[in-house]
Amino acid sequence: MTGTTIPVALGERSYEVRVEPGSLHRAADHMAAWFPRGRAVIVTDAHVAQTQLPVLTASLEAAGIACHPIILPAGEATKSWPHLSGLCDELLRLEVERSDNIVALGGGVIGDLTGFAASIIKRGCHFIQIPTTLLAQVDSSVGGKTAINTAAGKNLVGAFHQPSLVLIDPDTLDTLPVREVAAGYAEVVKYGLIDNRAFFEWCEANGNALLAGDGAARLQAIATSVAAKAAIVADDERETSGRRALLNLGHTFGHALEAETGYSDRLLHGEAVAAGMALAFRFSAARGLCSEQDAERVAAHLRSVGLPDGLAAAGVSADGATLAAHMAHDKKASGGKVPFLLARGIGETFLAKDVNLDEVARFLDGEARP
Ligand SMILES: NC(=O)c1ccc[n+]([C@@H]2O[C@H](COP(=O)([O-])OP(=O)(O)OC[C@H]3O[C@@H](n4cnc5c(N)ncnc54)[C@H](O)[C@@H]3O)[C@@H](O)[C@H]2O)c1
Ligand SMILES: O=C(O)C(=O)C[C@@H](O)[C@H](O)[C@H](O)COP(=O)(O)O
Ligand SMILES: [Zn+2]
Repeated sequence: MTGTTIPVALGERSYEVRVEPGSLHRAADHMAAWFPRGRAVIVTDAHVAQTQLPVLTASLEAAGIACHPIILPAGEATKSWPHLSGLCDELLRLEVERSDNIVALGGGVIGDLTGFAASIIKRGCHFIQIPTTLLAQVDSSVGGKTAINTAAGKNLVGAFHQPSLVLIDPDTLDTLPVREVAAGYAEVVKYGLIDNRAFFEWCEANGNALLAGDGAARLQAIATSVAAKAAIVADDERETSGRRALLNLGHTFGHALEAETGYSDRLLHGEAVAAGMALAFRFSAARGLCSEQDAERVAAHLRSVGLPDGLAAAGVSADGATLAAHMAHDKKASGGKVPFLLARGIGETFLAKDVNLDEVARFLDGEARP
């Protein structure tokens, strides 16, 4: 496979996700039409500015498009009020107009922050996602969830705002540290666990090759993940029917772990999701919903690629009540109850509305600690 284009069908908000190795070098061919004013404002972070930004600006400038990079600090702490405010001021200083497309070049942090800024600048302008982490290529660049974290929790202030285009060059992953590749891989495994057992089996067979940089495995994982996400988003853009909530598998547990570790590089988002998915499967097994064998098979695969499979491996020692208190802020909560993504088996995830947080706290108290 050399490349593929996956449509996200959302009526007037429809767009394409183009997956093509080497495409960052040819960015102008894909994007020039989106910059009729002959200028591009590019938001990125300090790591990506060193590794990938020069490739993008070379292509755009050769096509006569002037580039204005805004370079933010790398890391989850950038998804915050102070950086949102600073970014908006800078976009206004650069006289971004409503019809402009701001470019988000980077991982999920840059994509989520830039997308949110685009949703509020002058009451909304456009943006293009050029994701450069595995996590962003398989998940965050698609679907239009944008947000920052707040003192109360993860992604609690944000907007649904779809990009105009997603341009994925898997070759950008060549410079990504292996820990970050593994963290993104957790969201790949997620698609198998949700509703595609055959894809989970593909992950078991190909996960290590993908992490070692195998191009064919990488392309296959990205194309399968994006197609799965595009179908869910097209069906339930704003997470109202319950279908999009499936993409939250492992996240209610995972976001609590991220809160406990201070949204820092102690535990990356994908690592928290891996631990959260293993917990969701063990909790499902403890409730008699899925077999112990399936729960252990999930944990074993995550361990085999170096991802955490629970509290101990995630380095979280907080008690169950403390973790459950973080979960109470979950955006899926309704009428004071938090629905949970549980599983009847691998590829059989569903949204359970009969879970109460005391039960989750007791389950977590029974889990091993560091
Ligand atoms: N909007 C969504 O649907 C969605 C989905 C999943 C995750 N997320 C969010 O995404 C965020 C995590 O994203 P992430 O894992 O991409 O983290 P990230 O954006 O922090 O990137 C990880 C690290 O890799 C560096 N980096 C990025 N691309 C690189 C490259 N090609 N070469 C070298 N270094 C590179 C970055 O500078 C950073 O240090 C979290 O905030 C999470 O909540 C959002
Ligand atoms: O796109 C979605 O929908 C997801 O849930 C994808 C998740 O991987 C992602 O981490 C998302 O940001 C979590 O959403 P949230 O609504 O729980 O903040
Ligand atoms: Zn996620």
